[in-house]
Amino acid sequence: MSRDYRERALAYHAEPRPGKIAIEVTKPCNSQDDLALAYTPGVAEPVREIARDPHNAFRYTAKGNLVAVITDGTAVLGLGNVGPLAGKPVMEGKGVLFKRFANIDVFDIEVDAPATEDFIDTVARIAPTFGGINLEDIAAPRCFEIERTLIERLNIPVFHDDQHGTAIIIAAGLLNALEIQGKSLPEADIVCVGAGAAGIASMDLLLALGADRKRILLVDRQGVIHSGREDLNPYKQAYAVETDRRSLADAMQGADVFIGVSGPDILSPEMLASMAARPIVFALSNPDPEIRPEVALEVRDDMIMATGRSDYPNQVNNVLGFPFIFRGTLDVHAREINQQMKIAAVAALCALTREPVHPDVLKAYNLDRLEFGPDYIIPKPLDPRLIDFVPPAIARAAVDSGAAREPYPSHYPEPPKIGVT
Ligand SMILES: NC(=O)C1=CN([C@@H]2O[C@H](COP(=O)(O)OP(=O)(O)OC[C@H]3O[C@@H](n4cnc5c(N)ncnc54)[C@H](OP(=O)(O)O)[C@@H]3O)[C@@H](O)[C@H]2O)C=CC1
Ligand SMILES: CC(=O)C(=O)O
Ligand SMILES: [Mg+2]
Repeated sequence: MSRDYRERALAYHAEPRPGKIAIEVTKPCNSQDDLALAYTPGVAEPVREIARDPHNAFRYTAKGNLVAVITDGTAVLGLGNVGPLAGKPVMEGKGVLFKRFANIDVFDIEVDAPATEDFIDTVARIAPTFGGINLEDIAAPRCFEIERTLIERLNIPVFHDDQHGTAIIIAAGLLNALEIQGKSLPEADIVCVGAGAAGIASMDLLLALGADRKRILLVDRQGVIHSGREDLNPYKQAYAVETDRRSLADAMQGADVFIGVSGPDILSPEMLASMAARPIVFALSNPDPEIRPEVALEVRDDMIMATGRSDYPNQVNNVLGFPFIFRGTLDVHAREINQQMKIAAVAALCALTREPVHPDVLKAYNLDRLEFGPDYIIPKPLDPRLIDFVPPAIARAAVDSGAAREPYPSHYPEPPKIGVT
């Protein structure tokens, strides 16, 4: 990052007041009568109603539109275990995106709890405040146990964004990119570097969508995950294959797809050159991708490339998911975000990409034209139609799968009849 850019980023966060988000008051609070309603004695009435029936919290408090973005700071972007406090700018950033794109309020919560049980207990104890829990930047493998336990313990949706948000956007972008390259998911040879939260969940979702387990090579810091390794946790073990390939360079020979959810500058130009014709390269590590697009483009002119960043074409980033997924989930009081809802989000994103690009998007990205193709495999986060595509798809899938506690919202449009290609 250039010095100038670094200074701009720091000034953006520091001025005119520190941070990126604040709390607003939603009711009049100017007169003696207002105060009597907002506070004592008036506030006692909703207290009594909620004590009588907890569901009334959705009627009389902000719970139903309030999501906790919670981290332990162990895997903040690709910066690693920087600790909960240093993770706060990212968590505030997620809060900004929830609010800006889906009008969902967020408390960001940075928890200092090195022991997994302490972290789980902390989240479980504060859960009554919220309509949903978005876990963020928690390293594997503990993220898997944390999410599973909290889903079991809580009656509100718990969603680890780095797992499922990332998986949904990768799947949508990949299905579109494969179609453009004239390839198919079941026949694609896929190399995924990063066998953590994002890597494991993304491969799980691709398998559910038709990828062939035998054609997936998962790679971690020790190299290819193969059946001869004895250092694998159960999540990695599920992807251990019989192969004599050992290094990332071995794995990349002839691959159709590279998915990087690991760290910076891991993919060399030589490895990229060894991929099959018309490859797909998702270098998604943030802020620094596994290979920089300008380096990659010098090696291949037949590839489709995506990063996780806003400053290159094809931003494959979970920002396209979490605001809209939670919007649909909260609006039907879904108790979980299940597989049907995730696949519905994939289909909605695929469908929106094929619509003509919205003029607001062209303006925001300073473009004259853009269309479905190698430089446009996934909607832009600033597309105003995301809110009309993804939440209805989520809400419909929640109702149809039995996860919803409320009916499909009457103010929602019917979701377009779409399937995953
Ligand atoms: N674009 C997007 O929307 C998203 C991008 N990401 C990015 O994905 C990356 C991983 O995030 P997450 O899954 O949450 O983190 P985790 O800590 O859960 O997992 C990181 C994984 O990356 C592997 N890894 C790290 N460095 C290397 C390396 N040099 N060579 C091979 N493997 C390596 C680790 O290997 P090992 O198991 O051996 O330690 C581990 O399997 C981050 O850079 C993050 O920014 C994540 C979510 C969303
Ligand atoms: C985008 C995101 O969540 C990450 O890089 O961790
Ligand atoms: Mg993250």
